[in-house]
Amino acid sequence: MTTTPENSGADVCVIIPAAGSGTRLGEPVPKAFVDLCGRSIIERCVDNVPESLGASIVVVVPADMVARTRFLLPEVTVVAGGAHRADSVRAGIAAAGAAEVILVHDAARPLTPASVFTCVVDAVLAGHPAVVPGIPVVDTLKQVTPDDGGLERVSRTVDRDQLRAVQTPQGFTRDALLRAHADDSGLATDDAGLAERCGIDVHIVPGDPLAMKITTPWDLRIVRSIVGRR
Ligand SMILES: Nc1ccn([C@@H]2O[C@H](COP(=O)(O)OP(=O)(O)OP(=O)(O)O)[C@@H](O)[C@H]2O)c(=O)n1
Ligand SMILES: C[C@](O)(CO)[C@H](O)COP(=O)(O)O
Repeated sequence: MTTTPENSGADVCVIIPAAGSGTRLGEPVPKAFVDLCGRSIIERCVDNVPESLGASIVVVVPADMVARTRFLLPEVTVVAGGAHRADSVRAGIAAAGAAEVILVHDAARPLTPASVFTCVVDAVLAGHPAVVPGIPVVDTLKQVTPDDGGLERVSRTVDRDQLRAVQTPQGFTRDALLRAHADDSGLATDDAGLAERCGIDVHIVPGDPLAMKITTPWDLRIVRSIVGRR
């Protein structure tokens, strides 16, 4: 029998770092609290975690938003985050209890389909300590260096067939995530990057365009138009 999150009985926790300010989005409130057609981004993100996982949820928010988030989302654990995403994830890990599988998901990806969560958990339960969803890169990618005159000069074209744009949720055994975050020096833009640094194998499962991250005003327009049509 294939082990699935539905039948494994595994203890799963989803940590949702939502403590960023959303500088690139440029809204007057922190990004996770921006309205998405009548509900905040963080509420929609929590709504979207599939019930079939039977997961506990830890939401990490700016310190001055903890009380408000507890009011909005009484069913989840809410803790204060830190200066960098990795600091916020570490605050989430401290509140995650003894879950054997931990997913780290961005609040900024509120439309991630249930199938992506399931694929990630399945792959962790199948024995992979670190699993990330990824999608092929469609643009041609150039490596550049600064050049005189303010333009950048292309030094080479990168082989895109070997590249994946990675999304969240990123899934880990408890042990792998603790090891990845044991060293809090140096920055990484995702948790899998920290795992790679400690020599933990990271595997890819298929991501989904709907798991797109709201980073810029343009992304917010796209996501609002998708939610508005539902
Ligand atoms: N100190 C931080 C920084 C980021 N995040 C979270 O990590 C996710 C991915 O980060 P990103 O999309 O870059 O969000 P921001 O840091 O808010 O964006 P920006 O860099 O534009 O300020 C988001 O859900 C964000 O809230 C966090 O919990 N704590
Ligand atoms: C974790 C992440 O969403 C995976 O793609 C991404 O690395 C976050 O990067 P950001 O620069 O903090 O938006």
